[in-house]
Amino acid sequence: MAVSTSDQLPSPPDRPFGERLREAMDAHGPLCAGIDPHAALLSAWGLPDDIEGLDAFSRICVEAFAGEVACVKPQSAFFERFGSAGVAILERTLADLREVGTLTLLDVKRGDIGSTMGGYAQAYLGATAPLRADAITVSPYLGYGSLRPVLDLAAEQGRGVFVLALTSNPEGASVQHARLGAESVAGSVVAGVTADNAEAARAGRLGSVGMVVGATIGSAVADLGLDLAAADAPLLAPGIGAQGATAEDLREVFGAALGNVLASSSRDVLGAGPDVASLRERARDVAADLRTTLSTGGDAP
Ligand SMILES: O=C(O)c1cc(=O)[nH]c(=O)n1[C@@H]1O[C@H](COP(=O)(O)O)[C@@H](O)[C@H]1O
Repeated sequence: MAVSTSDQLPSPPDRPFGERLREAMDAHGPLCAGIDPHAALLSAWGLPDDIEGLDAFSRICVEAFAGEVACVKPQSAFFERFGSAGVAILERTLADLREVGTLTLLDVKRGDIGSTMGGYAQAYLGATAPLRADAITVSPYLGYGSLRPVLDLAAEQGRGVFVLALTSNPEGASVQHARLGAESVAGSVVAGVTADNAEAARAGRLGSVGMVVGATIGSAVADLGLDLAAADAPLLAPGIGAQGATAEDLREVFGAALGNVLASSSRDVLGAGPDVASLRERARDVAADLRTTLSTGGDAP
């Protein structure tokens, strides 16, 4: 595990998250491999549903994914269910991936009043935060502006933020498609992200403020009249595999923004474990399939 002391401060990433993510997607394909230690998966891997099982599961995932995929997304919930011992394993998992230079996206979906968001920013994006990741997921339903402390610290630290826009679950539409006058709730998120990425866009770079747009949402982007490509944002697309979407579905969902998609898959890839080689092979195959589908399916902005 990486050790940090006050006279040996870890240096922040040397380049913005969007730039580092683009490079990683070019090198490994547009897959974000999820680490979601569900009780059912631990059981399928022949592991106990306890802290030892969680420890073994996480080590296998790190061994299989490190240096192989563009990004790894640990789902905090499945670590938190074991209390502080589970969080310690999450901390070590993030450190192990950081050490080999594989990008981490910590899925915590935080959303609170601005002053509290400052606390979450320090918890996950601060230079010396034990749980620091290259990026985190956040929820904008206390208002996009409440995310400002997280957006500011991420920018300062060369880290990224993925804001929920159109989630993969069927219940999401009842909130996200709702209109505030002419604009949909999702549209207001797209507008906020577009503004926050404007400087990167002017420099011809992928921005560091991303959005979460599910692979399962069909024609919603078009129906709501959203221009995702203009946001120059990394677009995290969960829903491939266990939730029923396929790489092909990404074409309809993303259209001209396909070049900025980072598709995420957890259970579908993890089902290939616990053998490290099989798990690695499955991640490579899914990434290769995604690369082919995404590079032929639309016009990268
Ligand atoms: O932010 C996310 O990653 C996310 C957003 C969303 O809209 N839908 C969604 O499924 N997710 C997460 O993506 C993962 C999906 O897991 P699988 O369905 O097993 O691939 C879980 O960790 C979810 O919490």
